[in-house]
Amino acid sequence: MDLPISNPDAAEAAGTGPIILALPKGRILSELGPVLARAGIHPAPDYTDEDSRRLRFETSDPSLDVVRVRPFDVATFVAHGAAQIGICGADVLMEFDYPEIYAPLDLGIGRCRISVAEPAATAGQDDPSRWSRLAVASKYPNVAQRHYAARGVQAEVVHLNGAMELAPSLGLARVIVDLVQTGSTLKANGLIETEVIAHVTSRLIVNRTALKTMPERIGAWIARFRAALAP
Ligand SMILES: Nc1ncnc2c1ncn2[C@@H]1O[C@H](COP(=O)(O)OP(=O)(O)OP(=O)(O)O)[C@@H](O)[C@H]1O
Ligand SMILES: O=P(O)(O)OC[C@H]1O[C@H](OP(=O)(O)OP(=O)(O)O)[C@H](O)[C@@H]1O
Repeated sequence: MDLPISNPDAAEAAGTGPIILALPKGRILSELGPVLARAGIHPAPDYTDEDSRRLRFETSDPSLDVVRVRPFDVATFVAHGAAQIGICGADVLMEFDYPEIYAPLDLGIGRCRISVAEPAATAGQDDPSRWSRLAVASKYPNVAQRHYAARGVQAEVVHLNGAMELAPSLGLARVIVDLVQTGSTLKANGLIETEVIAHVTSRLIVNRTALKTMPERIGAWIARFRAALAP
């Protein structure tokens, strides 16, 4: 179900209560610790404990709470104003393209790329511009579709949430669009990277309505993150 973007109840609650910072569980969270510390954000220690069933954590600052959600959901919480600020990969922003999200800062962590890969054994044997349709496995259906539409190819995207690398060998798709960092997952599965669609890093994101209604509070958090990145 699509909820209206920028829920006014959430925006109003945030006007008086703590600002909510949405953090992505998983690999970005583990790189984020030093950035948060430099920004003066000290959440309750169990916020990195993925075995903890808690999802919301107080910080040493009573005006800021942290929530820990799935990486794709960070953008959803912030777009709807349930969290006023958040941190997520540029890959997630490319996929959803929420107009309510403003991404003022590149945090320079979570560095990887979103790429096309195909079986090493057959790569380069076909001219992609001659394909009219192409089966693509991806966690990023919109990114994949846009990428191929710009080349005049209609992508039929098989939406997977992980293990994309299995798709070509099992006949689910001809190519995959997925994240690549070291390339070891592709290599271990007989694939090679054939095109880089975009370079990815993690971004600080902000709900635009929250920034308009609480410019000083939200602006102060953006400034603290900016200072945390200064050399
Ligand atoms: N191999 C990688 N190297 C560097 N950054 C990565 C890599 N894979 C993912 N990322 C970044 O980390 C973010 C979260 O990825 P992660 O793999 O932790 O989540 P996930 O397992 O895909 O999420 P979920 O639990 O919802 O399935 C991605 O959106 C991307 O920005
Ligand atoms: O180039 P590499 O360094 O091998 O990294 C790439 C892998 O990292 C991500 O998966 P992740 O480890 O997050 O697992 P997932 O399948 O659960 O998303 C991505 O989906 C690739 O599979």
